[in-house]
Amino acid sequence: MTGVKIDGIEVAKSIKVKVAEIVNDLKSKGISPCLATVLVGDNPASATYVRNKHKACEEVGILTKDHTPPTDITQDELNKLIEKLNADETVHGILVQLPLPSHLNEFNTTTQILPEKDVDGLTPPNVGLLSIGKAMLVACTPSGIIEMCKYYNIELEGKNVVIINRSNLVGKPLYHLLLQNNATVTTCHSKTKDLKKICLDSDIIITGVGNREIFKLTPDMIKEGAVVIDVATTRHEGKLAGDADYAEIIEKTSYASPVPGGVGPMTVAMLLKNTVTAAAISKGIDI
Ligand SMILES: Nc1nc2c(c(=O)[nH]1)N[C@@H](CN(C=O)c1ccc(C(=O)N[C@@H](CCC(=O)O)C(=O)O)cc1)CN2
Repeated sequence: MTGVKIDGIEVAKSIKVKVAEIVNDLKSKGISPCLATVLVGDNPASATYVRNKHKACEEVGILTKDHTPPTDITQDELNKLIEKLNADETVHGILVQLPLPSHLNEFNTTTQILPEKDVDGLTPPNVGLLSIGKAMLVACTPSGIIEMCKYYNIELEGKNVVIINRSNLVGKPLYHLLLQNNATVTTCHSKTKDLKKICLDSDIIITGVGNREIFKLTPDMIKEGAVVIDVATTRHEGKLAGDADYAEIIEKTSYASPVPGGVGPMTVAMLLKNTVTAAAISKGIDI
């Protein structure tokens, strides 16, 4: 069996078409959706990702405000910047690019964001709403994964799904989304025993370790015909890579997503969707 490529660029395009239509509708009602981004530090990957986000906003007509404060910004100064963006009625979504430099606290920072402008779905109110299936703003990567499964008609109901990640941005929100889609979900991490057996027992493997020094998803860990979604973004042999070598595993799978060209573009596309959702909520408009 040779699997079908889950083309994140193709799925992202389909989301962008819908978002552009919503932007035009909101503009006809006098609302110009606007995303404010905050990039602190000199992480080259973060700079690339924020650049991709701004480019995607431009493609669909979302306005952007780009804040790149000095790396040595204090926590208090950063919190004050977020307070200013919270109060700015022209700003509908606020995104603080992660990770932050080590002198800044990610929880203290992200919890400053107004929940209704929290386009990452990281604030406790939005995390709580997600856990009870009522969230309007959900973390971008997990919701992008669900969108990819829908696009390719990959059945989730009743399937054994393993998530190899437990971060606040990916693994934890993804658990809830999969549960709400009636999957049977196992979350694995660095302390998990017999990871290989859990993977071999899974119909869908969603892997997001991101460090080839400690983990690689190999064909011997994949049940024939399983689905593999590679969330990791790391570098291997000088190139952007995931947890698996796509060419090496595609033979074992029914569907597999590559890195690059898989989940990454979906993270960006779902940010656009969250931004127009936040803009609509700000004016009490259903979309
Ligand atoms: N505040 C946030 N910070 C971070 C998030 C997030 O959702 N919110 N997620 C991760 C990764 N990330 C978003 O910023 C991200 C990862 C990858 C891509 C992407 O477009 N990848 C492309 C290749 C990119 C390139 O090298 O040109 C691909 O995989 O095809 C976008 C966003 C980190 N922090």
